[in-house]
Amino acid sequence: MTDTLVALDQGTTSTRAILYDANLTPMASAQEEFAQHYPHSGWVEHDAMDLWKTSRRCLAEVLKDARPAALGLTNQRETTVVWDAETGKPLAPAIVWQDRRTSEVCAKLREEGFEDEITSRTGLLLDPYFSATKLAWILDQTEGARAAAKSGRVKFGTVDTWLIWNLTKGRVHATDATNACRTMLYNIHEGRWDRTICDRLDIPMEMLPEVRDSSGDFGETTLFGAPLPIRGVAGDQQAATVGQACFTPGMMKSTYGTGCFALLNTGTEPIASQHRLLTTVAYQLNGTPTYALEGSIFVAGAVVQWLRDGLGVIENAADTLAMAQQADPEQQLYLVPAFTGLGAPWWDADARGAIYGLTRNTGPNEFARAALESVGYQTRDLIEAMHADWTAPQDTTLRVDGGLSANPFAMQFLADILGAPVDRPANLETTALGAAYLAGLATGLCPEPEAFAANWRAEATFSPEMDAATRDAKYSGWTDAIRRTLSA
Ligand SMILES: Nc1ncnc2c1ncn2[C@@H]1O[C@H](COP(=O)(O)OP(=O)(O)O)[C@@H](O)[C@H]1O
Ligand SMILES: O=P(O)(O)OC[C@H](O)CO
Repeated sequence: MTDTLVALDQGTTSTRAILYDANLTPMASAQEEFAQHYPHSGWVEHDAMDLWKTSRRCLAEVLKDARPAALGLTNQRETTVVWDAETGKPLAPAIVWQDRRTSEVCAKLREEGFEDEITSRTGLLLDPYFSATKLAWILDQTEGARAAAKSGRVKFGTVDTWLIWNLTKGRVHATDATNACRTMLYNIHEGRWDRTICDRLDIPMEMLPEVRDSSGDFGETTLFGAPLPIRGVAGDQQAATVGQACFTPGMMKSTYGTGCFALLNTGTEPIASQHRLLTTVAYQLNGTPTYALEGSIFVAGAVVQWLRDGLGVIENAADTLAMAQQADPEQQLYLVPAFTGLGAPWWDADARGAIYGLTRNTGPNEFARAALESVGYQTRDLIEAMHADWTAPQDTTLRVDGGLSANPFAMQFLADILGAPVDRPANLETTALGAAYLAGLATGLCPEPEAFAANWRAEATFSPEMDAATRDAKYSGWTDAIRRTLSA
């Protein structure tokens, strides 16, 4: 059957492959978790071979009896891999997006006044989150790496590039614009690698991959029998934006997994944020980038994991629903989950988590409710910043996905605190869906974006029920909690 598509979603904690029919209905899937390595405080590493081996095994599993028309690839973003093109071996462990080891390098560059230069060229903030300083760190640690990179022997890639290299047995060294724009080395206005930044960080441009459209030709793999063309590539949050059919300026999606990433489509002109959001490429089709404003929150579903693994007050994430519903309405507890600092729009790496409003009656139910509410409050912070940066041509409803969006209490509170409706599709795996669609678009199996968007359906809509005075009072309490939590 060649009217099927396969998506590979290489995420932070697991790798998934999903087979779709021509209508993009999932038919089969495989998933594998892999080890997280924390060698020092603030460091997070993956074995790049684990990323490749789990990808290969998951694909092999779903491709046992299928011969899809194309493969779409999506991936955890910013995570940095450097490898020897002759041996195929990584030079060092992959440095994961969450890794903070280069915060001093970033602080030094900021003192030297380089941040404005970075932001105006890349749309990003100067932060260890992005690939550039991670790549410089690996080059600094490995003797001879810079010379080998100049000669073309040593290559750099985000996870997509590393997987494409392996899938094509070293024939293709490429990425797409949505992944390139997260490296802090890519000029989003010119659509190419930025020489000024590469020179400043002493990164040989010879080691950087070719940047292509998100839907197009990335070679083919012959590792699973008949040749399988790779025709779609996008970073996972951008793929979810595509999977949620946010193709019109003003449309927005928010994905609630471990963290939360909200992307607002702003059209074909990049909008420079005045409120510490990121300007990012949402997708690039036929050589034209469409941009988004992005807000990244590091702790969303992870606060629920903390209730389970840190506090031990729940057994399963879903337990939070009944507990939050039973929480004492008289108590107003605020939980600011700054476990690893605060992301957008605060970008405070030194802030740490805090709880406000404890009384003698506070128990696990109130903690569960505060944890779910923290996700809504943080989303409102992002959306306030987005509205302050840019006026959308029309109002659209926020589309949500990701594991935590399954929780109706959290989604109702989100609608209440935003004072705006929230739409949730039936298929919460929008990331893989977006990757499959990009591949299907390139092969002609899937319709153009307008027709794909017309087929998008909400399975549930959450409408605001909270009165304005309560909403304002609650949000003002949160704003106060944030003010008291910020480190400076
Ligand atoms: N019913 C639920 N209620 C609250 N949180 C949930 C629920 N189901 C899953 N989660 C949270 O969602 C996260 C998993 O979502 P997922 O999209 O699989 O994340 P990731 O791709 O980042 O691993 C976990 O942090 C988990 O705690
Ligand atoms: O792998 P996820 O779903 O946690 O997403 C990670 C993001 O791409 C990081 O920017």
